[in-house]
Amino acid sequence: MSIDSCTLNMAIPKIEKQEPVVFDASIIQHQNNIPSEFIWPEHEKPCLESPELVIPPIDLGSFLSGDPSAVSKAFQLINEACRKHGFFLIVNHGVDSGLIAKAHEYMDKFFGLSLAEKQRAQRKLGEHCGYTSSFTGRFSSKLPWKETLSFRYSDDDQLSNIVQEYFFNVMGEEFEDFGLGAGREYFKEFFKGNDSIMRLNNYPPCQQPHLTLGTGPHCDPTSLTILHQDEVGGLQVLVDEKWHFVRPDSQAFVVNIGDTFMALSNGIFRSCLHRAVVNNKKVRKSIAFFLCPNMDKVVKPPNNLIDSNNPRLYPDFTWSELLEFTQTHYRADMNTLDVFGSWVLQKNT
Ligand SMILES: C=C1C[C@]23C[C@H]1CC[C@H]2[C@]1(C)CCC[C@@](C)(C(=O)O)[C@H]1[C@@H]3C(=O)O
Ligand SMILES: O=C(O)CCC(=O)C(=O)O
Ligand SMILES: [Fe+2]
Repeated sequence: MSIDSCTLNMAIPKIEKQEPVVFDASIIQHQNNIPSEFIWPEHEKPCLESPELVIPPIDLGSFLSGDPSAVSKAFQLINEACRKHGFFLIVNHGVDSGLIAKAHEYMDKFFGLSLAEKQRAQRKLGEHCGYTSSFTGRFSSKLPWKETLSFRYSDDDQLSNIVQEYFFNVMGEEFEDFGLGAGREYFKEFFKGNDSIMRLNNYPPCQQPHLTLGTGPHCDPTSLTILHQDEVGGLQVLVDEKWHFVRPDSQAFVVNIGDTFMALSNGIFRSCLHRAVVNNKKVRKSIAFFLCPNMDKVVKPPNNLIDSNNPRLYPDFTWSELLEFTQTHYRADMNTLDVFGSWVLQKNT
């Protein structure tokens, strides 16, 4: 008997439609017992005493200076990191610290609004942009202890005002200033006209931080993530099968490989497994830029990465298919790329 007919023949219990729990950061951060929807299963509960990962940051300044030995050192470190765990830190990146401080200031302004005000930018089900207070309504268990605001960013000339326009349209004139303005040929070409995502994460304090997670363990389905975390700390990466804190450094960006890049490199660069834990004292913020190709770009590795010893690991796909998969079929986690690969193959047969 197939699962469908079996399910159909069973007496279907009447399911009381439950109202989703409300995640109002200003209230829930003081609650002594957190709602069960936010409690993660035993094997996924965080370890808040994890060791710190000590890795040398890549100095982009000396890299850009063109000094051949600095350049080859940086290449070597990036290459090793991308093959081993898929993440590295960059310093002297040239992004003005005043601009980063301004971004954090705007985030405080937005997340400090009342829930009703923030919900003017409410993200709709199936869409990847907008405001979400946790994912109440989208998921019903293992809810993340965070609120997020995501919006599109593109380098397409025709979309140069996309961030300002978004804020003007959803939040009004007062928020127009919110936008921050601003391998080689194969990859340069690949990301031309990229349709990327900026995401602001706000993690309120939690009175039972050992029971929940700010962001569950996952690999970003996107290509490359550039993240700035504030001074509070909470980002953890899995290295050598152990969770390690990435110590916050306001001068540094954390860069990590995502699933799309892993597919693009035919598995040579590893998508980084990471998560974010919360604490009972301080609100924590992070700003993520998720580099994504143009929606219709076909994700396939360059020919020189494929031969009889290195066969294709993933089928061709477009970023729009993978994005849709994560928004309507599968909650992104550490297995997204493999599950998606099988799904694409099945869909195409
Ligand atoms: C395309 C995306 C989906 C998520 C936001 C961006 C890149 C990372 C994904 C995410 C953060 C991975 C963990 C689960 C998730 C649901 C989350 O906790 O936010 C993911 C995002 C999402 O689907 O909204
Ligand atoms: O907040 C963090 O440090 C990590 C957030 C994250 O992994 C994400 O938004 O994809
Ligand atoms: Fe992530």
